Amino acid sequence: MVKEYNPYLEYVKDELFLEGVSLRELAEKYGTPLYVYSASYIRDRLREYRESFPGALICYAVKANFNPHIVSLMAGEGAGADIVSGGELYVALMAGVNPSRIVYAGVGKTVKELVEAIKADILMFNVESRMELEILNQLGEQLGKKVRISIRVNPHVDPKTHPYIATGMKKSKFGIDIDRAEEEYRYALSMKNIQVVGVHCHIGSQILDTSPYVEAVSKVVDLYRSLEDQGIELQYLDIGGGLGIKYKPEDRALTPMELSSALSPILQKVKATVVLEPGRSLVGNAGVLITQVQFVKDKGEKHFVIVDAGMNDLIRPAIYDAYHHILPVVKRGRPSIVTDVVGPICETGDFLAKDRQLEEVGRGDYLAVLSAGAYGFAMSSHYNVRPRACEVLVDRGYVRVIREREDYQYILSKSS
Ligand SMILES: Cc1ncc(COP(=O)(O)O)c(C=O)c1O
Ligand SMILES: N[C@@H](CCCC[NH3+])C(=O)O
Repeated sequence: MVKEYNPYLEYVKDELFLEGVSLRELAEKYGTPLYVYSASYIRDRLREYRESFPGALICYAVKANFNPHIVSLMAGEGAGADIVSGGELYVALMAGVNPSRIVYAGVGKTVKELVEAIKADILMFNVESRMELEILNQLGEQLGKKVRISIRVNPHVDPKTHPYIATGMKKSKFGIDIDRAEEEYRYALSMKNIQVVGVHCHIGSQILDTSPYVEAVSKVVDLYRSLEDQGIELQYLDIGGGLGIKYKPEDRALTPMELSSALSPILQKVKATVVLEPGRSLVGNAGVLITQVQFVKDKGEKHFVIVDAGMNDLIRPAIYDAYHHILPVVKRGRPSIVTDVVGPICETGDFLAKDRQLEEVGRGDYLAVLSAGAYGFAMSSHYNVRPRACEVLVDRGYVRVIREREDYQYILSKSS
């Protein structure tokens, strides 16, 4: 069953290994909480995207996991980057992503960020408002550049995911309403320092079904063709990211091949280069979070396993009530119990699992929290003055620390 999450994850004699490396040994050596990622898994997923969408530009969504070594691994495999901040641009460039493969979305880009990206000569800005378009035109003039843009359209499609990660619905802050897009294209075309190159949409994240994509991409292709009829030719059709992964044992990930098959009748109608922006589906199940049991507490009505990873390390359960599968790093064959797995933070929302059936554990045991490679470390914080975790990359038996564990001095280093 563990292999369904990641084929490189397996129990060998009751001990959990990732790409041939014992997770118990890594935890003993580097301490916990510890993020461990599998490089081969990431390469395999990228290959799957390339094979499913030949000729497409795959721009890894850096927000899912911004570790420069991870981004560099993607760049080495030819991926571009989807960024949403100046910080992500900095990471992408530092990691060796070719600027001609960087796309930049986000509703609130600052002038500083826009200037940095114009100077870097990225492929295109996915513009989310008329005001952003105007500012970009002004900055282009000041910098003596023509700025390449796509319009991020909001196609009003329900992606059937958690409401906090649905981005293409009528009331969401993202993009420009698709009904008003043609007007915005005409406006953009009238601007001296803007070069219109594409159209973009991203309807949400952790989507497990092709139908919202079919609905959204059909609307976007209708727009593309209508613009084409008016003599406006777009070179890029960016359909965003969002493919869902396996979190619960009963989940089935949406594969790039399934998406490609569902979209191919629609995409056949366009000459533009397809752009994809996957994040979670490339790194989510590449990673596990290893945590150590501190205490076990039985309150009669409720049983708690208290571990050293908190909501500051993995916030997804707290903010989305997200499910992450949890396994013992060493199976001891004890009877199972029903328990909450909670962290040390002073918040009732600080939990990793609720009412979870788990093999009974004791102080010092290690647990592996699965599907933690995306939006795990990337969303971690210093809450309660907790140094952020160490990150390790395993690659065909080799182990590399790709981010050292922080300490208290590091947290306070800007507070002198
Ligand atoms: C514009 C944009 N592109 C791509 C992504 C990546 O999404 P996912 O990690 O679900 O593939 C996101 C995040 O939802 C996003 O906001
Ligand atoms: N942070 C979210 C995904 C957000 C996607 C960003 N648009 C998650 O953990 O699922």
